[in-house]
Amino acid sequence: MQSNYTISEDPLSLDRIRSVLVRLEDTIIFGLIERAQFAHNPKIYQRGAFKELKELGFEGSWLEWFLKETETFHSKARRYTSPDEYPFTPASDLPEPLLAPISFPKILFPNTINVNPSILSFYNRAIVPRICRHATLQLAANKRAKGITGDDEFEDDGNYGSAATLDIEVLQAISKRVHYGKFVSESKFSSSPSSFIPHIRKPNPAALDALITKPEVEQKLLQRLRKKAATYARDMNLETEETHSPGINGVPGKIDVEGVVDLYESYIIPLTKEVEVEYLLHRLDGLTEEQIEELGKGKSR
Ligand SMILES: O=C(O)C(=O)C[C@]1(C(=O)O)C=C[C@@H](O)C=C1
Repeated sequence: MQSNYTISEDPLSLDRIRSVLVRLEDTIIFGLIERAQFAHNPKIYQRGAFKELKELGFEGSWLEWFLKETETFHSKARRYTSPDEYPFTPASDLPEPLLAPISFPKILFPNTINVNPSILSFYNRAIVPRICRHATLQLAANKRAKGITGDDEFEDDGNYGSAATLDIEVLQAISKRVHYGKFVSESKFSSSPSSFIPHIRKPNPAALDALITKPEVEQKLLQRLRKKAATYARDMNLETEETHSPGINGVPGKIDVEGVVDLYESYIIPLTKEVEVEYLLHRLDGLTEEQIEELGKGKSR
């Protein structure tokens, strides 16, 4: 939960919401750099790959088990009562919070959107293999540069606990980022309800998508992201004041910069938009004709 979220004077200010999205870019890039320090370890994403889990009666993957155990604890500490926190484990498998819920200001319209299954799927399928492959290539190039020959494959280093712990950090950051789309959507809706209402009443997802899409914001984001990822991928050398590492045998830096850009372009932004549209499609659920008419008369805030 953002500490500034409840105290902010205008929690629906689009600038404020976007500043959270910008900060989460750093969290995601650093998380990926940390994850890439370990091998891909494909076994941890495969259901049934660990007989030890089966013996416990758990049918999912190692990562799903890690998620369930971690989220069980976090759920007791009421993490998922916060409107910007969503578990990957089905809510029915998680315990109730130990403490009474905090009463958060009602900023979002009540909804049940949780796209974490999609996040988990693209992360396992496309993101981890790509960023770890980059790290493996770098390691191999490093070895060759030192004249060490031999096995270049470095798929499984046995660090299943470390890899899953870091996966969870990245997944939670991506999840928060994507579900922040609800705040973006509420902000856009409340600044001009009448533009949205007709496309919600006669559901037109394509029209809603066109209303929330801001190509110039996306372009700037991708440029900024490429710059940040390229900067964080470098090693700073204080002695020579060199601020870049040229890379080894054409494999530069600590992170696959284009992989990070592709993560946003192909997955994070499209899924955030899906959340925004889905949120809007349900934005009038349960409201009376009078309430909708009132909303449509102007700005609701
Ligand atoms: O900043 C916004 O207005 C958003 O809706 C967020 C976001 C994004 O995911 O970064 C998504 C859609 C817009 O086209 C621009 C950016």
